[in-house]
Amino acid sequence: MKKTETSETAKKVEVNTAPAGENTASAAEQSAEAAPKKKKFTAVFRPQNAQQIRVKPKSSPKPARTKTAAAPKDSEKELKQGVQPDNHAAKPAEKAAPAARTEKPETDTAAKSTEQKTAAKPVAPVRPAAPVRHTAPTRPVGSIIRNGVVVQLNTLQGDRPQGNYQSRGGQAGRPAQGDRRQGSYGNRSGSYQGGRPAQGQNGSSGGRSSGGYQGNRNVQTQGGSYGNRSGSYQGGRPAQGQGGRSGSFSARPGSGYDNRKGGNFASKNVGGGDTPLVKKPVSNRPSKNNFKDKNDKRYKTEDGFKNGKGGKVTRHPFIMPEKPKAAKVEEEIKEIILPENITISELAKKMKKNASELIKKLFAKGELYTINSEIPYEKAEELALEYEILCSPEEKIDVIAELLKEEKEDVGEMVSRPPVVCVMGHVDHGKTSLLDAIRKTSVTSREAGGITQHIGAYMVKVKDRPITFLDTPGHEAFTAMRMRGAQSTDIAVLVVAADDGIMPQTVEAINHAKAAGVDIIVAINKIDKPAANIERVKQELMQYELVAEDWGGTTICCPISAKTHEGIENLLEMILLTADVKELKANPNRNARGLVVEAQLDKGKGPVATVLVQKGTLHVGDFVAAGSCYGKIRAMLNDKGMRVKEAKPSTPVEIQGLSAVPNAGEIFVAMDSDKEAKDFAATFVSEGKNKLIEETKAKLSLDDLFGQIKAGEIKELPLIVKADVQGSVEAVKQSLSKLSNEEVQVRVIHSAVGAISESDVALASASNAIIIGFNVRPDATAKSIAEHEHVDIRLYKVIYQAIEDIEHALSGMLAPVFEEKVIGHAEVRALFKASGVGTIAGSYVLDGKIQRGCKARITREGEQIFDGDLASLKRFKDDVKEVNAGYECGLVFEKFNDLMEGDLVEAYAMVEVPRK
Ligand SMILES: Nc1nc2c(ncn2[C@@H]2O[C@H](COP(=O)(O)OP(=O)(O)OP(=O)(O)O)[C@@H](O)[C@H]2O)c(=O)[nH]1
Repeated sequence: MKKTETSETAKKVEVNTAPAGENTASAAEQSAEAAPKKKKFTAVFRPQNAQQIRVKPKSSPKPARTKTAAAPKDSEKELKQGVQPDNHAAKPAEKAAPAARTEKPETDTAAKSTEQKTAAKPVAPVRPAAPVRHTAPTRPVGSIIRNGVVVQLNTLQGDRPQGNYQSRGGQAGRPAQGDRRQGSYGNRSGSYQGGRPAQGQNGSSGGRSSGGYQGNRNVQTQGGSYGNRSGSYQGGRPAQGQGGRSGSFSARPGSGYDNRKGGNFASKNVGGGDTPLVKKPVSNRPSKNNFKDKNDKRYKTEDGFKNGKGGKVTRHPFIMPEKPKAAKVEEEIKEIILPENITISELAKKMKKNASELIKKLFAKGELYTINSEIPYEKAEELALEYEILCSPEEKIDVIAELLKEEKEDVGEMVSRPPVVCVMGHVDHGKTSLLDAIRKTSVTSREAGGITQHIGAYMVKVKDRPITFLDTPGHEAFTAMRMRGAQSTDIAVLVVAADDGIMPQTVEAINHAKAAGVDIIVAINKIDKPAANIERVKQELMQYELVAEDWGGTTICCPISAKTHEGIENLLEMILLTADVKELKANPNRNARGLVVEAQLDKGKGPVATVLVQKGTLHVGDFVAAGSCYGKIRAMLNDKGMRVKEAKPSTPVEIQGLSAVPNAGEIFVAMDSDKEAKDFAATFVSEGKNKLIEETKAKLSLDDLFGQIKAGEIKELPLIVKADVQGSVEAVKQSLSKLSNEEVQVRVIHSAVGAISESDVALASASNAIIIGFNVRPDATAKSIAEHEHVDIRLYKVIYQAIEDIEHALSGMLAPVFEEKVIGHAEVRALFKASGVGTIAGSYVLDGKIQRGCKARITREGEQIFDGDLASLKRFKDDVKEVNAGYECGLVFEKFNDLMEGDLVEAYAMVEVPRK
C-alpha cells in the first residue's frame, strides 16, 4: 500500500514541485527513478504518506548511503517527489514515529534541514511538500529565515518557506516521535535557521548549514525520543558533511531526513525560488564543501548528488535557479520610467525607497522638499542615479494622433481625384477678385442660373475636369487646416499684384505654402494696369527661391487680370497640369475621411459644417465624428446648394446632423456605427480635459509663476469665449488677447461656437474665468449653475463693447496707482521729551489738517530733514484722528526726534488715483 501510495505521492510531488522550479521537477523525476531503490526508507512525516512511504522503502535500496535505510528511502521519495516534501517527510515519519506529524517536528526538521541540506542534497527530493503543508508551525523557520534573509529575500522567502517547510516536513516525521520536543526544538532550530540563513545565507549554503546545526540541536534537545536521536544524528552528520549519508540518516530519523532533504530542497529547489534572493546558490556550494564528506563528494555532481549506489544523479535545483532570479530582481529595480514631473513620494515608490530617505538626501544638499513636493524629471533622475538607478523619460502618447492614424492604402484601389487649390496673397492684391473671376468663367457661366453657395469651398470645371477651390481667407487654409497635421490643399495660387510686387503678406504666404510642402503657382494679377511690371515681380520672387520657368526655374507664373479675366483660363490649365504631375489619387471605396473647412450654428439647421472629403465617399446616413462632435449625416448640400447623397474625394459639401459645431481644421471620419462615432468623440473630449488639467497642474506647480503672482508681478485673466459663428469666436479671441499687457495676461482658456453650456460654466467655475458670450446666450441649466457658482457671464452683441468691458476689468486688476497729496502744514512751536515716546513736537496747524497715520516731511530753513510716518497725533493727552488748521497738537514722528522749534511740518497722504 504504502509503496503504491508513495509512487502516487511522488507524482503528486512532481506536480507540486513543478511550480517551484524545473529543477525541482527534474529532481523529482530523478528521485522517482531512484525511488525504487530507496523504498526501504520511510518518512516519518505524513501519516498519510507514511504508508506509501513504507512501500517505497522496500524498493529503495539506495538510501543505504545513509546509515539508516529509511533515510535513503526518504531521500528517494523526496527525490521522486522532488517538490513533495510532504510525502517524503511522511515516510520518514512513519518509520521514525508515524505519529509525529505535528507541526513542531516540522520546525525541528526545518532546523535540521540545514544540516540535512548538506546531507539532504542528495535527498533533495525529500522536499515533499507535505512538510510544508503540515508545517504551518515550521513556518516559524521559514519566517525566521525570511527575516534572516531580510527584505530582499521577501519574494524568495515565499519560496523558501516551502523549502524550509519541506525539510520541516521531514521533521514532521519526527514530530511523530516526539512532537512537543521537536516542536520546541523545531522552533529553536527554526530560530537558528532563520538567523543563520539570514546571516550567511543568501545562499542556500546558509540554509544548509543552519539547517544542519539546527538539526543537531534539535536532535540533541530532543534527546530522548527516537525521532530526536535520529534527528540529532542526521542533523549532526549532515551538518558535518555527509550528504548522502545524512540522507540515509535522515531515513532513520525520518524527520531528520526530511528536514535535511527538505532543507536541501528548500534551499536548493525551493530555494530556487527563494534562495535566488538570498544568494543561496553561492552559499549552498560552500556549505556543500564544508559538509561534504568523501562520500558526498563521490555523490556530488554539478547537477546534484548522486543517489546512493545507483550512481544516478538527483538533480538539485539548488543553486542554479536561484542566481538568475536574484539578478532579475536587481535589474528590475535599476531602471525606472519617470514622468516630466514627479512627487517625492511617487519617486520613492518607484525607486523602492523610503520617501524620507530621499528627503534627507536632498536636505543634505540644502534643498528642502516634502513628500508632496514635485520635482522635474532631471532632478529626479539625478537623485535616482545616486542610488544607481537609471531613469528614462515617460513617453507621452498622443491619443488623438493615434486615433487618427491611418494605415497605408492599397495603391491599386486608388483613382485620380481633383486637385484642391487655395488662393493666397497680400491684401488687395486681388484674391477675391480672382476667385470671382474663376467662378464666373467656369462654374457660373456653365451652371446657368445656379447660385453658388458660400460654403468656404467650391468646385469649378475646366475642360470637364473639376478643380476644388478652398475659399478661406489668407493662410488660414494652412494654419487651421494643418491643426491636426492634415494636408488640406495640393496647390497654392499666390496672387501678386503686378503693380505692387512682393509684400509682407506675400512672403508670409510663401513661407506657409513651403512649410506645408504645397506646390506654388504664382498669379501675377492686375496686368491690365499701366503700372503693372511682370518682370519685376518675377525678379522679386527669386529672393524667395521661386524662379519663373522662363527665367530658368520651375515656378509657374501666370500673368492674369481678375478684372478683365485675361489669363484666367491659362491659370486653370496650369493648375490642372500641376495636378497631373502630382498624380493626385484617392480611394473612393472606403469610409470617408476629410477636413472641416468651416462650421457654424445655424438657427434652423443646427450645427452645420463644410467639409472637404479627402478619402473615401461620404454618404447621407453615414455616422461621422469630427473632434468632439459626432452624429449621423441628415442632409448633405454641395457647393451649389443642391442636395446630394454622396461626396467623393476632393469634394466640398455642407453636412447637417452633427451633435455640436466642430472646429475648423478638425479631421472628420465616417464610422461604421453610431457607437464608434460617439467613442471617437468621447476620446477627444476626455483628451481635451486631460490637457486642460495638465496645463492647470503644470501652472500651479511652477514655483516661478507662484513667486511672481505672489510678488504681484503677474496676474491673469482667464476667459471663455462663446459665439454664434467660428469667425466671431476668432475675432473676439484675438481682440481680447491683444489686451494683455505686462501686468495682466488675458488668456482665453476655451472658445467655441454655440450657446453657453453647463460645461462652460463648470470650466469657468473651476478656473475662475469670465465667460464672454457673443451673440449667444446661456441655456437654462448653465444660467442657474452660473448663478449658484457666481460665474460672471457677459453677453455682447458688438465686439467693441466686449473689449471695452474687459479693458475696464483689466484696469481694476492692475496694481493701483498712488499719488502724493498734501493735506496740511504745521509749525513746531515747543518740544517735550517723554520717556519711551521720544520728542513730542508741540505744533500749530497752519493750514489743512494733520491726520493720524499720515506721512510727513519736515523742513528746517528750507531744507528737508525728515520724510516719514507720523507715529502719533495728540490733542492734549488724547490720541485723535485729525487736527484742523488753527489748533495745536502734539506730533511724534517715527524714529525721528531731532526736532527744533520753528521746524515746518508738511503732512501728506498717498491716495489711489484711477489709471489713465
Ligand atoms: N485693375 C485691376 N484691379 C483689380 C484686379 N484684381 C483686383 N482688382 C482690384 O483690387 C482691389 C482688391 O481686390 P480684392 O479681390 O478685394 O483683393 P483681395 O486680395 O481679395 O483683398 P482682401 O480681401 O482685402 O485681402 C479691388 O478694388 C479690385 O477691384 C485686376 O486684375 N485689375
